Amino acid sequence: MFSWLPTILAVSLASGLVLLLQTFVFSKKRWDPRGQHCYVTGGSAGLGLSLAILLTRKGADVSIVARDEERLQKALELMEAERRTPNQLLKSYSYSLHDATCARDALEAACHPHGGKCPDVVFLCAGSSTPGFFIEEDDASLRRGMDNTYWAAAWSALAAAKRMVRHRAKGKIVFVSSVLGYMSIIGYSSYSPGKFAIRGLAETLRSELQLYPIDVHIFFPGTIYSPGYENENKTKPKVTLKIEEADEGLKPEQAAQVLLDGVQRNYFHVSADFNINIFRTTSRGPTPLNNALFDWIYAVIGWIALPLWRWSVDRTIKNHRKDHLDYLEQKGFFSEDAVGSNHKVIAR
Ligand SMILES: NC(=O)C1=CN([C@@H]2O[C@H](COP(=O)(O)OP(=O)(O)OC[C@H]3O[C@@H](n4cnc5c(N)ncnc54)[C@H](OP(=O)(O)O)[C@@H]3O)[C@@H](O)[C@H]2O)C=CC1
Ligand SMILES: CCCCCCCCCCCCCCCC(=O)[C@@H](N)CO
Repeated sequence: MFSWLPTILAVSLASGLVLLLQTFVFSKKRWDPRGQHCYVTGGSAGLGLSLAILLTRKGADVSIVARDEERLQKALELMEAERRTPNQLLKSYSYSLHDATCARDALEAACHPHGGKCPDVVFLCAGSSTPGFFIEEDDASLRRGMDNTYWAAAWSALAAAKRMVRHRAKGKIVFVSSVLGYMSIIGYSSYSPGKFAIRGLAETLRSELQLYPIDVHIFFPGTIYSPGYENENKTKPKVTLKIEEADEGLKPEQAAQVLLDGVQRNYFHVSADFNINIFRTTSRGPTPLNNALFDWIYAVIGWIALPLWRWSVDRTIKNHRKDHLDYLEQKGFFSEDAVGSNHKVIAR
C-alpha cells in the first residue's frame, strides 16, 4: 500500500528543482541587435515604427518597408534623430507587401546597400484590420483580410528564408500575429483567420528552419494604440469594442519593447502581458515554454478564469442581439437587394 508515494514525491521534487533552476539560474545569452541589419516591414507606423526606432537606438542598421512614401520619409527622419553611430545604414523602401513579387523585390532592394547580403533579422510587422460583421463581408473583403494579415507576412518570410539559406547566413524571422491568433471574438472574421494562419506558418518554420541556422519567433500582442488601431475603430462594431475594454492595451513603444525583449530572450511565442500569457499558455500545444515555472502558473489561472471570461463575452453578445437586429433592419439588410453588399468604407 502507498509504495508508489515516495516515487511520486521524488519525481515532483526533482521536477520542481528543474523548474527553479531554469527560472533563476540558467538564463541564455541575449541577442544583441548592434551592427545587425534589421528589416522591418510596416516600419512607417505603429508597432513597426517604434521597433525601427528602438533598433536604431541600439545601433542596428535598419531598413523599413511600407507603401506610403510620405509616411516612410517621416519615419526615416525620426529614426535619423536616434542614430547611435554615423555609419549605421538607415533606409526606407516603398513596396506593397501582400504581393509576392513586390515582397521579393523589396527584400532585394534592401540587400543592395549591404553588398547583396541578406538582412540578419526580418521583423514582419506590416498588417491591418478592418473589423465588421461576417454577414456584411463579401468575397473581396475576406480576401483582402488575408492579404493584410497572412500574405503581408508570408511572402516576405519566403523571400527572406530563401535568401538566408542561399547565402548560408545566420538569421531570424519574426512574425507578428495577435492575441486573435490564439482565440477570436465577434467582428474579426476578416482578420483573425489570417493571424491564425501566420501562427501555423511560424510553427512550421520553427520546426523546418532548424535545418539551417535560422530562428523563428512570433509575437501575439493585444490592443496597440497605433494609427492602425484608430483606423480599425472606424468600422469596428460597438460590441467588439466593448469586449476589448477588458484588455488594457499598450502604446506602440511598449509593444515594440516587449517584442524585442522576447526575441532577445529567444522566446518562440512572445506575448505582452498577463492576459495574453494566459491565452498563450492555454493554447500553446507543443510549442516551447518561455518560463517553465510561470507558464504553468498562467495555465492554471487560465483553466479557471477563461471559461468565466468566455461566459461573460457570450452574455455581452447575446445582450446585443436586439440592437443588432435593429441595426440590420436600418441598413436594409433584410431586403434582398442589400444581401452581399458591404457597409465598409475601404481605403485600399
Ligand atoms: N493595433 C493593434 O491593436 C494590433 C495590431 N497587431 C498587428 O501588429 C502589426 C502592426 O500593427 P499597427 O502598429 O497597429 O499598424 P499600423 O496600421 O499603425 O501600421 C501598419 C504599418 O504596416 C504598413 N503596411 C500595412 N499593410 C501593408 C502592406 N500590405 N504592404 C506594405 N506595408 C503595409 C503600413 O504602411 P502603409 O499603409 O503605408 O503601407 C504601416 O507602416 C500588424 O500586423 C497588426 O495586425 C496585432 C495586435 C493588435
Ligand atoms: C483571465 C483572462 C481574461 C482575459 C481578458 C482578455 C481580454 C481580451 C480581449 C480581446 C482583445 C482583442 C485585441 C485585438 C487586437 C487586434 O489584433 C486588433 N486590434 C486588430 O488590430
